Amino acid sequence: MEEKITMTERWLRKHSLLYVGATRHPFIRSIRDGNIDLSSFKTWLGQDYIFVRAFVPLVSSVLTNAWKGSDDSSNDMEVILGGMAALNDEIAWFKKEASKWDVHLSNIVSQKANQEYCRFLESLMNPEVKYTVAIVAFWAIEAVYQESFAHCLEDGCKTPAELQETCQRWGNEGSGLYCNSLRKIADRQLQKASDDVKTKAEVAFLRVLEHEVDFWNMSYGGT
Ligand SMILES: Cc1ncc(CO)c(N)n1
Repeated sequence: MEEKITMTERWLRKHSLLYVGATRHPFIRSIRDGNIDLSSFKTWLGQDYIFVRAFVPLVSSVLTNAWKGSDDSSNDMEVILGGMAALNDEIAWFKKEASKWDVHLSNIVSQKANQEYCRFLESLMNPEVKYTVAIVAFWAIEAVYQESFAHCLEDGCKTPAELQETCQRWGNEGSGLYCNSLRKIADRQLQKASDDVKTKAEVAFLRVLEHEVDFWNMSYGGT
């Protein structure tokens, strides 16, 4: 008998090499192994602050679409609103963390990989992009961070004490549950999607993974 698997599960298996590349990147491994170059961490911190600010309008647009959507998306709104609230917190956390590391957020210039990722986020806000495609991308964006940082919290990791809080922020259990909720929404939407929308969603999933790898590469390169 053929095994029944969800669409996201199918994609995670099909694109596992790229997924592992995004979630077990050398930048993440260096946090986990305790040999991270702190200038890389500071670069990441400043660039991710810019990214998160650009992420808010996308989440807002997905939220609007959930509200406009069909009856089975009424719970989606609450999940997405929860994500939005977390982003509000996150922006405050970035400011606090930046001052701790003596990173001046107002002087930071967005680097190429970041600009390209933000441009991709903006493209997902285009009115012709289906809710299904946007929610798949949204799930993937959150899932990569969740899995990456959870990896730095596993037993036996040598994650430096001063980076524990960062890893907790994305890698904690609640964050894992939130990602699962997003994934369920994505799979429910994909189940009723046309082949064309499914293909577009798979492409968006792949784009997210590629942008995530580029984003880690940019940070890993330092300054
Ligand atoms: C680059 C990047 N991807 C995903 C997240 C998840 O919030 C983030 N903060 N930054």
